[in-house]
Amino acid sequence: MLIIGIAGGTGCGKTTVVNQIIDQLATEDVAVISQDHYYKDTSNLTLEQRTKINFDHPQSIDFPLLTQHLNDLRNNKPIEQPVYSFVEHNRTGETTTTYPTKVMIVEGILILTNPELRDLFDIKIYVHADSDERLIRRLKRDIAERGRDLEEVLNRYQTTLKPMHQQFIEPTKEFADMIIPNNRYNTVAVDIVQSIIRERLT
Ligand SMILES: Nc1ncnc2c1ncn2[C@@H]1O[C@H](COP(=O)(O)OP(=O)(O)O)[C@@H](O)[C@H]1O
Ligand SMILES: O=c1ccn([C@@H]2O[C@H](COP(=O)(O)O)[C@@H](O)[C@H]2O)c(=O)[nH]1
Repeated sequence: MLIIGIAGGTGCGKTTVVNQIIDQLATEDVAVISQDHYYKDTSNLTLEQRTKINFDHPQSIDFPLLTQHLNDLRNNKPIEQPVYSFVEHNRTGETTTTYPTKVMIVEGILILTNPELRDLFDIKIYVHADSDERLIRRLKRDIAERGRDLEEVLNRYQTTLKPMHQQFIEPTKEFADMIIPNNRYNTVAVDIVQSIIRERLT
């Protein structure tokens, strides 16, 4: 199994890049795991308490479960991925069965911060977009898709997202084998990653 890790700050375009890669490949031999599904279970907290969690700190992620799942897949065992709700800020209690595939892409803001997880990636990619671009994209997306308002997104950006990005996410660029500039859509970089995957699939 070829495992590709794709990191980068919120709004840099990780999900978009992953979708561009897999849409054009049109094969069931490539699957995706998003770090977003591995936020820790916080059912013991109220919704109000959960809205105050720092979701941009490595401690918010259940890395042992994510690492175990990737190891299971490498050992040809299917996994039950938790399903996460950004509206409830919690796991829904449902799971999605994910089967081993020839190529597995793992994407998320914090995936390169954890040494055990990092070691499982054959290729490490960091998607870069400038912080003003990322903020604009995040604002639009969170209001349209994640039930947030302007005040909440801006407040969270200033108090949490920006400092956490500088402390934990941006420094992981040094672990990347490849950096994809994504202020604009980068079809050349997507083509390169697709070529690497195609080689593995043949
Ligand atoms: N290169 C780009 N140019 C303009 N908008 C983009 C680009 N890449 C992504 N977007 C948009 O920005 C938003 C955030 O992108 P997304 O892929 O969800 O980022 P991430 O997964 O890194 O948080 C989405 O609405 C997406 O359509
Ligand atoms: O309950 C939650 C959990 C996470 N977030 C935010 O999501 C982003 C990471 O997702 P991207 O798709 O990479 O943007 C992270 O910055 C968290 O702040 C959330 O809002 N609510």
